[in-house]
Amino acid sequence: MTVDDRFAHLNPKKCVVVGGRGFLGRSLVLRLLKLGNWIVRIADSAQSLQLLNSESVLAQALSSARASYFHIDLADKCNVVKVLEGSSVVFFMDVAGVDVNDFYTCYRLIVQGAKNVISACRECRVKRLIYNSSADVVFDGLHDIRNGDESLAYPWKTDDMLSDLKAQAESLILSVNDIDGLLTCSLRPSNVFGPGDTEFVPYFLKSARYGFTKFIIGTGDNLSDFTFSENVTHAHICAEEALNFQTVSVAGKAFFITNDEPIQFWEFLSLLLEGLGYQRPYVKLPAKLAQYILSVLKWSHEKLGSRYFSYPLLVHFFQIASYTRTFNCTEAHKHLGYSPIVSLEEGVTLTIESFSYLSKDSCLSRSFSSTEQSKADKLLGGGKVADILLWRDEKKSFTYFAVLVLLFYWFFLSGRTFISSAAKLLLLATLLFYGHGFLPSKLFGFDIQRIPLSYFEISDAVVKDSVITTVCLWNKGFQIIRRLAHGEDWSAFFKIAVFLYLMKMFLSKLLTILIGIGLVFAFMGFFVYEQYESEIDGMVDVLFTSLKEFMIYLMSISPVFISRLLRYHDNFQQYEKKG
Ligand SMILES: NC(=O)c1ccc[n+]([C@@H]2O[C@H](COP(=O)([O-])OP(=O)(O)OC[C@H]3O[C@@H](n4cnc5c(N)ncnc54)[C@H](O)[C@@H]3O)[C@@H](O)[C@H]2O)c1
Repeated sequence: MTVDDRFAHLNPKKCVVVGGRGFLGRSLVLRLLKLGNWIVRIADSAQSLQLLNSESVLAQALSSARASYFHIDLADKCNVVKVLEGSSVVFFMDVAGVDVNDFYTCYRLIVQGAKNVISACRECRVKRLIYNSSADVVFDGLHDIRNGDESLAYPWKTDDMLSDLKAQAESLILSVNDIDGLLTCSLRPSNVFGPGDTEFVPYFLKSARYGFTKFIIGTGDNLSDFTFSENVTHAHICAEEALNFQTVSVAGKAFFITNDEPIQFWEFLSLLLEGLGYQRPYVKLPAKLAQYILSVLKWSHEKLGSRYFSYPLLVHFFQIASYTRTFNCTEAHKHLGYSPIVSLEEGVTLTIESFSYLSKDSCLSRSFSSTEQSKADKLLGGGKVADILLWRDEKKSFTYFAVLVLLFYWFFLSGRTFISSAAKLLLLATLLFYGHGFLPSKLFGFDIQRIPLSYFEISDAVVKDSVITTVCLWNKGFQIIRRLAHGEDWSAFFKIAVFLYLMKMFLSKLLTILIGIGLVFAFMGFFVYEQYESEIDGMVDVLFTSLKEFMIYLMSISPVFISRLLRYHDNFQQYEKKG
């Protein structure tokens, strides 16, 4: 690898950003390049660099060799050494988004990865290593943290495997401070958010689309500290300078980084959700109930190894959403010279802007664009019936609804027989038409429209088609009846007999209720489904997935269950014989 010395006269510092294409890595690279006195090596796992349209600063830096890209695998030390050679500073952003169900991979990347970075730094005589840790490393998932400072110890026990591994990586990095001329420190940002976020915002937006963010877990009073991504990257640059000039108070230490504006977790989430067009959470779910639901999910995760949701991630977000977690960053102010450069309000606005393509409105307009039909529309065939049942024209839909309700009353609720209802309806219609014929063309200032005779005419083609269809149906029916009468098809006979019997029961008892429910459902159900399509789909998805997994579980245990039952039965018989 050749060392580029074109900028030597500017005396720039050479650094490597490990994980430089991640959410925080990108933000740090951009900030370093904007500062102008850095030559930046971006190291990440992707084979090649895919630039986004918005990354013009990086594109320019790449073309002028102020930035370069290196494909690495943290698990391979030789690989890491090659990238670090010739750099004096390493910003180790670390990996995220690993499969939390796979302990071996997580350990290999987080702990072994940290060991590899440390060895490579020592081998390459790197001067400063800044590790991007997390405030989660001191959280045990059971107790609130109020204004926690750096004196907090790592929890003795935690269920959060990723935080546990990160704590191990952090302590390894801090423990090698001042060995082989390497100075180290660690930053612990709390709940990072911002444009390009791959964790927090996407997770809650996905939940919002499924309608799960309507619920507040517990009272909703718990406070949290959030950190805008640019503040985290600013803190990294402050830490590098402080390590250089105020070594004693910074080296070998960890610092909490926040926006220094604690806020109720649910208020923060509401701001984001409302900004993106979703409803703010409003249904309070007792924390105990949420915990019971989690226990069921845990059971299903352990027994069924669910691939449809990530239980550890769910627990992580449940915990950060239901406990108070605020951190004191006085140490970072004092020793790193850090203070937030973007306020919480500004950060929320920038985040909302960057995620506007995932807002409720844009999702809806995407799914209901002129080329794409809603699912309800597709189900109803997309024609006139769909227009009426989906209330596209409210007046028309209401008229149809009112007429159908009236007919329902007339035929089913009035207490008359079907024939007498039909006869009375015909009589009423005849009288109405007859009376309509006598009306003048203007009455009390209103125009009376004549109904043209053509309105009552049926075309020859329609009559022919109907007759042909009727004849076909009649013939088909007759053939079936003949076959049944001759006893040629017993299975058909049986099916028809059962069908007729069920129909008889159904007609005598349930028909009226079912037609009434059907009528209301037709005019309400499809309309509601169209409005809350993603939420309803999400709920149905979850229900079906749980049911499916439960069935698979039942099937997997049934042979064991049956063999046990048989054994008990045998034992019981032997006992009876003996006794
Ligand atoms: N996002 C947050 O809310 C938050 C909060 C506090 C701390 N952190 C920590 O900050 C770190 C970075 O977070 P992020 O949100 O930027 O993560 P991210 O997933 O956006 O980025 C991680 C980067 O690491 C790269 N990577 C994955 N495997 C690799 C490998 N084997 N070798 C080299 N690179 C590899 C990925 O390609 C990705 O670009 C994580 O350790 C995370 O725990 C994140």
